[in-house]
Amino acid sequence: MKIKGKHYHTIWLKKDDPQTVQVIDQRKIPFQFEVFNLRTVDDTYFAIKEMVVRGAPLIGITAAFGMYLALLNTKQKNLEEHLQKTADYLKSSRPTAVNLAFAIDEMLEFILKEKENPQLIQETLEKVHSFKEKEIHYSEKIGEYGLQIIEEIYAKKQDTVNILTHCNAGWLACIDWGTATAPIYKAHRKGIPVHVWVDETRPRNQGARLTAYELGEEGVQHTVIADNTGGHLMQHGKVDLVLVGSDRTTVTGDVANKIGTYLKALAARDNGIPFYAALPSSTFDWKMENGLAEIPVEERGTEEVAEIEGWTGTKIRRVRLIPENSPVANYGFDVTPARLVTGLITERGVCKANKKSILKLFPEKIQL
Ligand SMILES: CSC[C@H]1O[C@H](OP(=O)(O)O)[C@H](O)[C@@H]1O
Repeated sequence: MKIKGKHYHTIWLKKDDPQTVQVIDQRKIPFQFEVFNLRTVDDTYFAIKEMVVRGAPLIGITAAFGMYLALLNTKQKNLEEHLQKTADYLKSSRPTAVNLAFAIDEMLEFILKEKENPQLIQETLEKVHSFKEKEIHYSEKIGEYGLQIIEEIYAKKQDTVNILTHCNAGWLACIDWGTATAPIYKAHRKGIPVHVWVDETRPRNQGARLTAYELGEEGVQHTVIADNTGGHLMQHGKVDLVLVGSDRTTVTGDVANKIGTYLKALAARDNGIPFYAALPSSTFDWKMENGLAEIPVEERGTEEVAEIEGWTGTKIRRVRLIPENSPVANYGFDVTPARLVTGLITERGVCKANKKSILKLFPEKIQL
């Protein structure tokens, strides 16, 4: 999408330097725009772990590039052992988004299958690029299918469609378009009046900092709100649709997403408001049935809750929010049970949050 009128993806190979992968450093947005260079597997691990890049699809593609970088730095003789260790290391960076393991496993399988190929490095880079292009296509299709939901609401309401979203499931969480934001961008570009309630999404404020930034750059009307505001807005008829992303959705429709998503789903159900999760097929865990029991929920550092960072006008600074000795719990995600999910918006269409409906869209996954 665009930043100051210039089109960007979130990750790319540096021009004229195939040994360097470049990403937007999302730790600095919206205050500064900086590019972060990845040249090694350690750089890749750091970028995912420290959320230089974040968002399930982008984490996956970044790890795919990481496997390419590993190949560049590996001697042929111990290729399989080295790449298996690399795969395990990159998978350990963040546990919840299934895209990470999915992408790494795909790349590992490809490289080992092609390891005698004299063009292995070039072929691997082409595989990463095709992976990236596929994710862009998925995001745009999610936008097209999600647009139909917004159009139906607009047709009845004949007034601005108010959409609440949580965290950042935007193009900054993907490569382009986003997942939850893709339908919003499609509707906006089609001239449908939309307004977005942007949950700030403590503790890292991906909504306040990233989603608000994206929507502002695209010219989409939005209002940043404290996380606890959504229920009140829903009770007073100010929300027509809740649209969120996902980091891992089970084949039965349980949706893992940023902490606080479950509470929005409860409030939406209590107020009869449709609650959709938007996700590409790379975010489904086809072998998992019980999200609440099985999805690993990442716990992150206490400083993310104990402190907050902002812009002084010249630089980013952190300040402490709580007493020095107060203990902190920092859960990164929660699981919304399928029963609270109105539907899932995928690159193949919209389905109910149940195994039968999901597998009807993805019949090739039935045998898993
Ligand atoms: C399109 S995936 C976006 C998903 O990822 C975010 O988590 P994080 O910023 O910690 O990577 C959040 O759960 C978003 O909904």
